[in-house]
Amino acid sequence: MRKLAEHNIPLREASITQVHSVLRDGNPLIVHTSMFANALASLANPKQQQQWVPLAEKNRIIGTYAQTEIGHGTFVRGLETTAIFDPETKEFVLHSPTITSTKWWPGGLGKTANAAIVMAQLYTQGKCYGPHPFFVQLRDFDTHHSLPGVILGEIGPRLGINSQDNGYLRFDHYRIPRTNMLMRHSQVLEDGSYVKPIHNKLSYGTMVWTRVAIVHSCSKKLACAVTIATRYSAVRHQSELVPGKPEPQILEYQTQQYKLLPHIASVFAILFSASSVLRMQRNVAASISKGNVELLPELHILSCAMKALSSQDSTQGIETCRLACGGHGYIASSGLPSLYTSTTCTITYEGENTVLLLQVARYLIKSYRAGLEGLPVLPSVMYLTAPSAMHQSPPLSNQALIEAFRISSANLVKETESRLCRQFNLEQNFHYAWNRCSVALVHCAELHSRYYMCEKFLSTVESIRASDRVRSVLQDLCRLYLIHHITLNQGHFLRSGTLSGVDLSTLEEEMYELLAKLRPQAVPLVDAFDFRDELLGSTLGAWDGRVYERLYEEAQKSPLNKTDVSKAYHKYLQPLMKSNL
Ligand SMILES: CC/C=C\C/C=C\C/C=C\C/C=C\C/C=C\C/C=C\C=C\C(=O)SCCNC(=O)CCNC(=O)[C@H](O)C(C)(C)COP(=O)(O)OP(=O)(O)OC[C@H]1O[C@@H](n2cnc3c(N)ncnc32)[C@H](O)[C@@H]1OP(=O)(O)O
Ligand SMILES: Cc1cc2nc3c(=O)[nH]c(=O)nc-3n(C[C@H](O)[C@H](O)[C@H](O)COP(=O)(O)OP(=O)(O)OC[C@H]3O[C@@H](n4cnc5c(N)ncnc54)[C@H](O)[C@@H]3O)c2cc1C
Repeated sequence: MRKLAEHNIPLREASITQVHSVLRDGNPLIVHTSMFANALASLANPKQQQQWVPLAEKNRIIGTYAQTEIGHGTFVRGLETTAIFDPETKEFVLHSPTITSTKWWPGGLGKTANAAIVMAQLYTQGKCYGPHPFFVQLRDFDTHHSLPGVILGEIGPRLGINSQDNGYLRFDHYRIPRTNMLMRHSQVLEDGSYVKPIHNKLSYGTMVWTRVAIVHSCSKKLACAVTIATRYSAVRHQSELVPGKPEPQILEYQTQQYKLLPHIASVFAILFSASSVLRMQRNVAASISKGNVELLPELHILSCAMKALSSQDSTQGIETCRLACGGHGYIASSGLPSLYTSTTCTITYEGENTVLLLQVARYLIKSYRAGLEGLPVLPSVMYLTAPSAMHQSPPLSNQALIEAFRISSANLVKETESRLCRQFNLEQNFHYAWNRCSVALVHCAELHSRYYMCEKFLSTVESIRASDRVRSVLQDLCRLYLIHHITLNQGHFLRSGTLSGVDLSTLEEEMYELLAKLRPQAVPLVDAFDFRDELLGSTLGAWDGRVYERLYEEAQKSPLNKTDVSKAYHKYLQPLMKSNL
């Protein structure tokens, strides 16, 4: 909003594309206000925070988070930028030794940021201590010119979020004070000696924080898309449901209900999981400040699992909403294309989903093996070796479905661990064996994550304080969500023996009944998200439903419509038409 204000564009008069460029196509300050701010809050010591936080809050410092290099994004331990401590001058010398060490992608790095948190391999007294964060000024705070020894630029157009700059950065033996190393968790003393952290992954803390933030953000973006597509589906009349009868709202078609209602449910599923992970993150952050890192692995794994699932679910849901709007879903003024392009990148950034799911799988296998040996395991994975309680719940009840997820997930981990053992016996190398099982390992991680999200949805709905009417609708949405994801994962439930073919047919029948039952709630549910038209930025999803008038009005704003005959006619078409005379 601030960006629109800066251009003196009253929100109500902003064109859809102007709104998108701030809200969706990339906000050049998003990394400054999110990752850079969190890095200072979680990785800098109090003295450093006192020095830099006030300047960042006043936007005197505009920062970014510069970790990814053109040669390495996923493999953080493989980063090549070096920070070598010089005991003579008590400085770190930052350098980009290779083309592949060029920092590449950071949001705002190209033209907006004048500082960065740079992740670089720390060397002192001839030894490498791995990637560590450093506060680095990149541009003159008054002229904004790049500083000597700092080479900056913009990486070029992308699939989306093109109204923010993503940049590249190279260092040429660039010197920074020793005290620019973020020293909350580890330090290099004046004599060059290294003081190690209480956990060697604490320097990854900002990534974990951002993954948790992305989960919540994905629920909001999916909520925008289902609002647009559902309202449009209530306005759009098309075809004949009954020959000779008036064209119905497309929301009357069961296939349209199937496209939209499970994703409305998904908004709540992601939101409830986001709240749960956020609570855990706050608890773990408080524990770390007291020196207790016991639950850090749980937070790491849960943030990986939920970031992977929410980014994938919201991206797929937004694309389904776009397709559900036919041709008008493809037009920019619908808001759906920019929602898609600004959400699909969440699958890639902040930890590419496959890689994060493999982190989850590593934890599942490790915890399963620990459980077999009677060793303690952390709460979220205790179920892996716990006895099944399938038959204590009424058949096909919500609790029985959650039990089915739990047992099927445990069963898949057990099967995959056996496969890993067999592969190890063949290969006699754990890492080769791991790679030969990694597709199955990702499936384990996905099912475990889905089980978590389903369980959170049900437990939240069962405990939520709401009117009977609201509770009843949420219960129907939750039931639809559970059944929908069971039908999408039928094989796991058949293989674990938790559900039979007859059970699945019964559940499918119930799902179709739920679609019809929830149809009248569809528009009230998305209206309850209460997005202002200006923020939704959609000709299809506006509150007043004047879709066709808005499409037409928005088209008038196109520069091409300023004249009846475009300049291109005289320059290109006319010569072409005359050339054949
Ligand atoms: C562009 C923005 C436009 C629009 C925004 C729209 C929506 C979003 C809006 C709001 C959301 C909020 C903020 C968004 C703002 C910015 C986002 C935009 C830009 C994106 C920024 C970035 O992408 S920053 C760079 C991100 N990069 C990564 O995430 C790299 C991924 N890789 C890794 O994290 C690591 O390499 C790895 C975890 C995969 C492996 O680490 P490694 O050191 O190799 O460890 P392993 O050997 O695998 O494991 C050893 C043990 O360590 C444990 N471990 C690993 N990591 C952690 C951790 N973080 N915490 C705790 N423990 C950890 C691991 O489990 C192993 O433990 P064992 O016990 O098994 O040994
Ligand atoms: C819009 C956007 C904004 C970004 N902003 C920032 C930013 O502000 N700061 C920043 O530092 N970075 C940023 N990034 C970079 C982002 O963090 C990386 O792109 C991301 O971490 C993925 O790494 P990569 O690009 O090297 O992909 P790679 O890891 O090379 O992935 C390519 C393929 O290799 C596979 N792969 C990689 N490792 C493994 C493995 N161990 N096992 C199995 N498969 C594997 C992946 O699954 C994937 O299919 C941004 C990226 C985007 C798209």
